Amino acid sequence: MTGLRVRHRRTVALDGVDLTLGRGVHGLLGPNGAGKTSLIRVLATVARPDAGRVEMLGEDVGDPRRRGPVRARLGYLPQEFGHYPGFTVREFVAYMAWLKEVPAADTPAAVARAVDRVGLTERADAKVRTLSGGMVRRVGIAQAVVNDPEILLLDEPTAGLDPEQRVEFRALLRELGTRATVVVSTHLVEDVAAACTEVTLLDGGRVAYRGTPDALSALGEEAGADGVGDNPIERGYTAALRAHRAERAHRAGTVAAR
Ligand SMILES: Nc1ncnc2c1ncn2[C@@H]1O[C@H](COP(=O)(O)OP(=O)(O)OP(=O)(O)O)[C@@H](O)[C@H]1O
Repeated sequence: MTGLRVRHRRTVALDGVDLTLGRGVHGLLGPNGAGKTSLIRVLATVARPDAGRVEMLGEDVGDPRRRGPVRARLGYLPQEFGHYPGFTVREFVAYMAWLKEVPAADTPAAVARAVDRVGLTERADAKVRTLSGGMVRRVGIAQAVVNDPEILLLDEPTAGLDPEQRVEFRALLRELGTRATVVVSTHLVEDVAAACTEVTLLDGGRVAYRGTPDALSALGEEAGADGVGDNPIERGYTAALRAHRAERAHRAGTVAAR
């Protein structure tokens, strides 16, 4: 994507973002309001940018005719995910498979596999309304992966998952990232350290940092005891944010002084 700009009324949510995302697991980090959800919604083709160009799977998704074919090859877990509480887990995931144009003959196996991947096989015939919040989140992950997407977009997938599920989910992410482009927004820096091949840190609608989790940890090591955070990657996160903010303030100062 190049020059991506998204506004919500007077708020600029994304301010000229250029990013190229290849195969692997991309962690999207950033403080509240940084623009993570706005970015994921554009990639999911549910929101349109005010400016910029987004190309996915070789298609320009600014062209409405090209969006349909791309959508069938996407998986998306929104932050607020609307499900159908009267459906069973299996019915709901099958319905999403149908929306994604998974061939009818393949659907039962695809649904069983997706439900198994999130550890819900035993609850497959339970109504979604009877599940706990964390289990509903897992149903959301199952529907996102049911079509074996080439691009998988997950907005805070680990929110509400218990520690055991989080560990399993990270393993699933690593596996999916070997074949697909996976974008995961999270507030849990440890998710990034454990599952991501690359980190993109957003701040104020701009890319503040890009690199590997190891490079971000190294930045935290450099910050040493002065850094804020309980481990190197958390210290790297705060160091990268501070450096980005200092640079922006410096630029603003330079412009003001002219
Ligand atoms: N529907 C909306 N109407 C007005 N402003 C909005 C709307 N959605 C987002 N914003 C604003 O756009 C900016 C970016 O929001 P966004 O939800 O993309 O951030 P985020 O990084 O996902 O935040 P969080 O970590 O809190 O989920 C924020 O300033 C937010 O207040």
